[in-house]
Amino acid sequence: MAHDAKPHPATARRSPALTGTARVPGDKSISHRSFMFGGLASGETRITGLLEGEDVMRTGEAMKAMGAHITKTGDEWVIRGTGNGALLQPQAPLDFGNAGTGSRLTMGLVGVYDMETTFVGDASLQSRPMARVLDPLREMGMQVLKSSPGDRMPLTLRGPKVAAPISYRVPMASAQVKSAVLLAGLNTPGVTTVIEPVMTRDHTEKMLKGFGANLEVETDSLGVRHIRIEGQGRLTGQTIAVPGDPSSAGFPLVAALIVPGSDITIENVLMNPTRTGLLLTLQEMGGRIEILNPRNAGGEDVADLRVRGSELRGVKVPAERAPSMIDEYPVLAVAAAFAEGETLMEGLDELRVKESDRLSAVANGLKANGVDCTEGEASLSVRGRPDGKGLGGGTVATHLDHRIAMSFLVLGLATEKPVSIDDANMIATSFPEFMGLMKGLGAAIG
Ligand SMILES: O=C(O)C1=C[C@@H](OP(=O)(O)O)[C@@H](O)[C@H](O)C1
Ligand SMILES: C=C(OP(=O)(O)O)C(=O)O
Repeated sequence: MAHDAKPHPATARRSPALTGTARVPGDKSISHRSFMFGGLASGETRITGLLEGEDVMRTGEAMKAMGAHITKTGDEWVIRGTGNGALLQPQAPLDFGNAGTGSRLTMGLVGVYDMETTFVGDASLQSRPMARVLDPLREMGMQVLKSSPGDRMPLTLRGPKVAAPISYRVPMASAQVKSAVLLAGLNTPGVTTVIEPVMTRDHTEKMLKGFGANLEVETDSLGVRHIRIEGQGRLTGQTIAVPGDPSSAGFPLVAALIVPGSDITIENVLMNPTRTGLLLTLQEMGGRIEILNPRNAGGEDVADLRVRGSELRGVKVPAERAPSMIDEYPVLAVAAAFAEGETLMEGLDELRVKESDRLSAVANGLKANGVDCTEGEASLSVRGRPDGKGLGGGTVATHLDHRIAMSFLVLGLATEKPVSIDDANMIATSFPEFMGLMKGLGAAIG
């Protein structure tokens, strides 16, 4: 388990042009949901392309602990679900490791079952706010029997005999909160409504519909989404091909943009419009990214991305774009370190409650490597140095955060001096193949 392992430092050095073709692992959001919905549904769910990162594997373990059967044959994961409303009380605490998505969505899923469930995680997960999902679940009748101060993990939930449907307006842009309430709605008689003023990734809505849930989405004249789910319907097992994770693709993508002369192709990347903010921003910065062979696969848009070394220029990234690239700001900040002029990113409040306080982790990592930047309350501005001269030479504190670790290894591929990180272990939570994939493209990381 990464969070129990000894720290494993790593270093990246200025690299020759990156070349070749690669496939990043399956999308993390879709992978978590495939295990959860498959574990809940009647019949069999077959999954290919699943992300076998630690976060997702823990969701699989949790579903097994509540009665799902999960096996792997060749490249295919096969789940025999518990059937609707038939989750069992787990005999031991569910350990979600580093995973916000796995833990928060599972709280929604089981919080309204008439049983007790205990959630534990690593030091990063224990520091993250859980009130955002516990509050609406309390309104539905759930009790929090035990928690650490401020509604933090470890915590024990107890569901009601019969849950009450609610109408809930999500107060922050969070797909995890939206999803937790919708999943609680699955085991609640009547119609549960989630009102989403700012659209976030829509995998829960799309996939629940695909599994046969009675769910409808209406967007009103102000652009506010009203998502209604009827409880206690039937979910039926599905066949799912998980597309490549655009958040993981961001690392080789930015690496190829900043290493002069690079020319790489990343195949089969999810292009769901709720996830493409980084691509758009990098294109606005002058990044040479071609979207090749756009197609639809299993209800999702996917494409291959050809990326070439580029002369980037700073841009202003509007706050409204944040939900479509929320996990990509650390690596965008790395691209900005090599752009001509200033890149200003706004609307970053949610970055403070990820695996680490990403806003300060990024600013501190950039400063430790000579990059000129300013951290605001909810903004970051970076003034780049296109030739990378004078940059690098620092060691970055990753704070148990996989995206901080990968982003700063990418930084070191184009800085004059090497960049080190204090611990590469957490990379395994979302992108176990990262080191091998980057080295295969020619990156000097070790
Ligand atoms: O629903 C999901 O799969 C996710 C939602 C986002 O979190 P928030 O809902 O906290 O923004 C994102 O950061 C996370 O990596 C995955
Ligand atoms: C925020 C992330 O994940 P989670 O919230 O699932 O821990 C992430 O992967 O960047």
